[in-house]
Amino acid sequence: MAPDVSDALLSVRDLRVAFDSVEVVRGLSFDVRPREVLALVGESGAGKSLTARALLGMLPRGATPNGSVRLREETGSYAELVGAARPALAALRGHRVSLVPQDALSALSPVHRVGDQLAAAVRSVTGVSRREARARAVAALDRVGIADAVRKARAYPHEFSGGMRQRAVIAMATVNEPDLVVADEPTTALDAELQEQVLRVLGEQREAVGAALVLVTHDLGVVREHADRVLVMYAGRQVEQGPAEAVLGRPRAPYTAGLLASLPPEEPGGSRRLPSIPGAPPTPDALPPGCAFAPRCPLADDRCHAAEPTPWAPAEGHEVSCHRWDEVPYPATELFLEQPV
Ligand SMILES: Nc1ncnc2c1ncn2[C@@H]1O[C@H](COP(=O)(O)OP(=O)(O)OP(=O)(O)O)[C@@H](O)[C@H]1O
Repeated sequence: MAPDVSDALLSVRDLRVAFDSVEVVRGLSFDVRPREVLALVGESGAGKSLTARALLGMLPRGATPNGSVRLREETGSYAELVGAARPALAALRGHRVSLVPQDALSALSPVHRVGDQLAAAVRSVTGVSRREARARAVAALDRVGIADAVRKARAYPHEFSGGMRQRAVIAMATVNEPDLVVADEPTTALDAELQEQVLRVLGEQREAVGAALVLVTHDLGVVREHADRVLVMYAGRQVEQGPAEAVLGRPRAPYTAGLLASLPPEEPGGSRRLPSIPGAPPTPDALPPGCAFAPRCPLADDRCHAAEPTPWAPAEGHEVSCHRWDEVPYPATELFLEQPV
């Protein structure tokens, strides 16, 4: 039972992505409302990137999507992206939906000046003059905090520092004022200080252009600081979804609790040993029977090893897919802190 579609900018229903016949995203349903920040969270291999790419119609070769990803048009009707023709998807990208990728270098051409790349992005979706496109490019660089933007627009990407390149990529993703920005681990390659800076700039730009944001991350600390809602994924499925405050404040799924238990304590000076969830996620072609998390779950019983749980709503807008959600203690992190080291 996903949230009501009526006010959604993006509505995803039973999204599946498969390579050959192996499903790696297994039936996700969620909505993104205008201006909302939704975080997709989970360990490596959970299917976050492929889900994000499906929202942009940018799945890699060999990936087959199924289900429904609908984007609201200005008229109020919805355009279906799954199965849409390539030119239709290409027309949406950069204009209504845009990507901030993991690796800023790969997003910028090394042989063109940064300002020219931004201006080309503007002219690809609007009929404005070169001069106007250029002015918008400089304004976008200025907006992301690149000092002396007129001069910097004439530089090549390799003349930028890592942090500046990431800002330029955010400028590129927001220059046409899209309705939805998808950021796929936009800070993985950066040190802690730059990570925070980039997330702040991304948040400011999102506000400035009025876009919603789907933020892919494996870090619940980032979710706590930057997201309105969160969808926790494991082995291609939804584990838990809801308002970030509710999910992080009172996680109902043991897996969410495990991710949370690995975060450093919030109180400065708070000391406790850092636990980790024992074991590793399964590979998509060798999923265990029942709940995919059961082999690593301290609460798992026979039922969990036999049948996949269906989503249950402990509160409005909060869903959990766990047979034993109402036995998860408070604070839920105790489940993992009690694990022997
Ligand atoms: N091009 C591909 N061909 C085959 N399998 C793929 C391909 N891309 C991804 N996969 C598989 O799909 C699953 C989900 O991958 P995805 O990249 O979406 O995970 P993720 O949660 O984003 O992980 P990470 O944080 O490591 O990027 C993984 O098991 C991965 O090995």
